[in-house]
Amino acid sequence: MTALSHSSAWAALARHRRDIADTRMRDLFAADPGRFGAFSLEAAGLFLDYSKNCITQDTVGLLLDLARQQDVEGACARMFGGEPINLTEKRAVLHTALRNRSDRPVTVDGRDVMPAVRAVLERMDAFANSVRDGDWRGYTGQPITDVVNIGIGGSDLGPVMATEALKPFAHAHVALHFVSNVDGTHLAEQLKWLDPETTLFVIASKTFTTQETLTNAHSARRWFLETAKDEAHVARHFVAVSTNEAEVRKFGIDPANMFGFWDWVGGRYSLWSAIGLPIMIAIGPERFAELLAGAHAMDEHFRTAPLERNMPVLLALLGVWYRNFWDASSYAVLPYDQYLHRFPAYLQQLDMESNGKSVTRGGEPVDYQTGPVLFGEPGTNGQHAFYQLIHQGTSLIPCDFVAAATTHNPIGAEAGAHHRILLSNVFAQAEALMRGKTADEVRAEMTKSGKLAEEVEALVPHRVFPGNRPSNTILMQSLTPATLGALIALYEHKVFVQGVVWDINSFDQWGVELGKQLASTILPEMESGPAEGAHDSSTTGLMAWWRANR
Ligand SMILES: O=P(O)(O)OC[C@H]1O[C@@H](O)[C@@H](O)[C@@H](O)[C@@H]1O
Repeated sequence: MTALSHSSAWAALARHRRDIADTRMRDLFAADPGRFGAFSLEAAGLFLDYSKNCITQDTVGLLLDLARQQDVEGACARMFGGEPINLTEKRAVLHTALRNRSDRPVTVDGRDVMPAVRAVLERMDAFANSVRDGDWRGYTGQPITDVVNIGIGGSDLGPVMATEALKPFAHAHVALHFVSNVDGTHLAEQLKWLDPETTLFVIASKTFTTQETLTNAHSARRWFLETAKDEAHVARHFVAVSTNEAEVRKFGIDPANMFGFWDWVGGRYSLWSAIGLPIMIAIGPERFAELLAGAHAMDEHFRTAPLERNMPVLLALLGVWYRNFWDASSYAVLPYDQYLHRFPAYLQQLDMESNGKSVTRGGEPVDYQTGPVLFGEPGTNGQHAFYQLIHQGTSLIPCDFVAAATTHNPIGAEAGAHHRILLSNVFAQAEALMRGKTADEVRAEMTKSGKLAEEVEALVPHRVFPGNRPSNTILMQSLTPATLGALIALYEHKVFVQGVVWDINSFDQWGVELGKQLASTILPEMESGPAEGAHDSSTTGLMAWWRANR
């Protein structure tokens, strides 16, 4: 048995779970008019209502005991303090330094990293401005009209998500494009409409060895040179974002056109670094600084607020509650904001790559569940697709609803009509999940509409909603760079706290390696076929089928 599953806080929660098995949220609301006030809080421009959870004050108390037992506060101090908490890679975890707007130094191995962080930001500012202002010219003297970011995973998802989310702030006459997939279709479809004379490529890769990114980057260069002819022109059209100067040089990009970052920035935590360059080109350095400031505000809240008033801690503990004590294997994030349409995809990497682990930090197998499957779609689309299962399926799927009080597009017959409809749907969904609909309520409703008793009884079981399905609602006044920064940081810290509770390393990702390794074995075998016995019959058969059918 692991220390966690053996611990007193864990056992107390398991007991409490049995005690409240028959407690219904709708009764808790009826009994306590102050429930909303008691289970909600505001931080860094975000408002969290967590009252629609299967919890009482006792539950929260026991979850906080678990957080204390697992030393969440100590772990938080160690992360912000630059200790090498990513044990398997012997690295500090300091994405918070990238958005540190205070004068506090941040030291790694005794050295303050802030001067280097600021220096890269200044170079990014100058470069982004020169592209936005049309001062950075292509090889024929024309300003840049299109920027293509080539990267994958953390070198893609954060920039795409934030660039989409902050579209209302993108005033420059520069269009952003993102290519990640090694499927040639992705690059080909993006390049179709672009002019090499006015296109700038940002090659984004922490390691600068990622197969997909390098393959796409080489093809982009070939496409560019078909028109530009002269290798010397590459310098005006290709810049790199990486920690690996030697590989950048090898690719043929002058280090003068490289924006660096550091091994203490994890890929999925890197949008605050030079990886955010496309975001900065889209929204400008001032707005990018607001994004950093919003995240910093959430960092300060996380670092200093007591656990019981700490938004990331509470969200994390609620996740643990359902994952480990209610057997909830998945979890939905449902942004009611079209601009956040890539937010669930971004969170999938953040959460599932961080906490999809099954050994403890000490290398012991866990005997409890860790990270859930995360999915989501922007509202209201999800309602007409998979919400059926959330309302009436056999699994418990906790949901986070995310919405802004105001819209950037107040359209409709009356100004803002669309937005009122959108928000009424968020509030209604959370209420419906919590309340459900009892058999008696179904009967009463149907009888009122004049249906025959027999017909009613046949339909009752189909029309009952079990309810008691949990959700959090996260609101902000408006989706801005600052509130987006706070929102992302909220989830980053949530994932961190869960990793601490589960005693896993949230900052490595060995699970992506095996597939990479096998693909590099299979690639040279594609044409000739593998040596006999090199693979199982399925893998060999699939390769043979491909050779016969291509
Ligand atoms: O930024 P690079 O080094 O190209 O890595 C891109 C992505 O690669 C994957 O294998 C993962 O490890 C991700 O965490 C990472 O974001």
